[in-house]
Amino acid sequence: MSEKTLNPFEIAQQQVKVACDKLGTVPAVYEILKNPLRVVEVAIPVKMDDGSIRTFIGYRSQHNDAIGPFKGGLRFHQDVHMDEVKALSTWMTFKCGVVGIPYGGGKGGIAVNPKELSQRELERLARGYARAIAPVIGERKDIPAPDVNTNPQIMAWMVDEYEKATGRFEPGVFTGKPVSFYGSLGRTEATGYGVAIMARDAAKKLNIPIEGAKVAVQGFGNVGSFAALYMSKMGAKVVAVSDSSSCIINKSGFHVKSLIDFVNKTGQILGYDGAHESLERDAVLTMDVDILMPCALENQITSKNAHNINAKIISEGANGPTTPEADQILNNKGIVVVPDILANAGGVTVSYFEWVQNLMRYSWSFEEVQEKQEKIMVKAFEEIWQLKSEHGVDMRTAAYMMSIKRIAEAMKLRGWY
Ligand SMILES: NC(=O)C1=CN([C@@H]2O[C@H](COP(=O)(O)OP(=O)(O)OC[C@H]3O[C@@H](n4cnc5c(N)ncnc54)[C@H](OP(=O)(O)O)[C@@H]3O)[C@@H](O)[C@H]2O)C=CC1
Ligand SMILES: O=C(O)CCC(=O)C(=O)O
Repeated sequence: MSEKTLNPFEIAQQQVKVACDKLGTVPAVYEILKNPLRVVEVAIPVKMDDGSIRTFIGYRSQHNDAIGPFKGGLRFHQDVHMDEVKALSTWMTFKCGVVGIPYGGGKGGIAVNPKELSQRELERLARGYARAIAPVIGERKDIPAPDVNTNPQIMAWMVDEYEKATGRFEPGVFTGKPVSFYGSLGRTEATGYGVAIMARDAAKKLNIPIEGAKVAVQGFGNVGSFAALYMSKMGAKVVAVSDSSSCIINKSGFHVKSLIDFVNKTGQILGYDGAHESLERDAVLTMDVDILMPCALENQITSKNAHNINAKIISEGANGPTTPEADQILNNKGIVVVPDILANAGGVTVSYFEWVQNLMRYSWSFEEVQEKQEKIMVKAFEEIWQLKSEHGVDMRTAAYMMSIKRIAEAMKLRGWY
């Protein structure tokens, strides 16, 4: 595959193939894992505020359910396409396998720029999508959650619509819901918290003190903002952050909480008065820092810019931010990459806790949730670090190897090969 295409699904297939070959699995394992088991495309006609009708295209990809129900987020973005959703669902299968939670992988999305919709149009679109996919999802079948440009309110609308469509009370059919509506404490923070814990543990391995470590964060949405917040709580200095329009710098370290408050009010980082300088958006990737956290979209670190990356550690908050060609360059430079399927697994881990609480009609404290999340992620990190050393591979390949082994065993026991 040429890097020119940067097709995320081809990249996901390549990552799985490399790890299957390294493990020496029988050909049937890759043969099953190379494609999602089911991909659904839906057309969603929405009545716009001016009375016109616009039809949006949505997808749900269900990659593998050998270990448990399909699980994974929903993305609302103008660039969503079928291969992107297929890639994201593939990564979900291996992410759940890495942290050992009882799910397979799924992912969905709608090709829409939600910034162009009113709140009422957004609600009608979300409800239309939930109705359209209601036949293929369910608390024990496929459980969606938030991803780019979706949030707890959207999950609540979707639960409501799904329950109307099916006539069943089933709050566990979506996770990432508002805390006051069957959500879990700690879910909003979970992905960014995990990205920070993984950066901390990688820094420990490399003897880099976290106190005073310089950090750059690409993307300042749910994942990026909490990753930055927890890094600063650990004593690191967040010196650069970006969003879809710019990159801002503070060489002595941002006051992250006040930056988050500013973004919540204005919707962007530009204009924040605690910044010393603003640069073009992608400058964030090549800053002179100890830790880089790509927390935006796929294909951000490629063969074009990997040579210029100066960080010692990359903790991937986004899914698929690094291409295989870039991975090789980073490895040759000695940069430790904590791969997406481990670094950002905190979100789905706490979604699992939310689902368990929903099924049991129970609610855990914030501290209990974070403690359980940290325990699971630290254990997975240590296992992968050990595998990496034993097999002389990078962390990404080690993570896939660990996960594929678990999924292959479940598929074997089910008699799929
Ligand atoms: N939410 C979750 O729990 C999980 C999310 N992820 C992954 O993390 C990533 C971010 O998701 P999430 O934080 O939820 O999404 P959000 O929608 O909350 O935030 C996305 C952020 O990325 C910014 N952004 C978009 N394009 C670019 C770009 N080209 N360069 C720099 N910044 C950009 C957005 O800027 P702007 O506001 O200007 O549009 C925004 O700050 C995605 O890859 C997602 O799949 C992974 C695991 C779980
Ligand atoms: O919380 C979840 O179920 C999934 C989150 C997600 O979409 C992801 O990890 O990429």
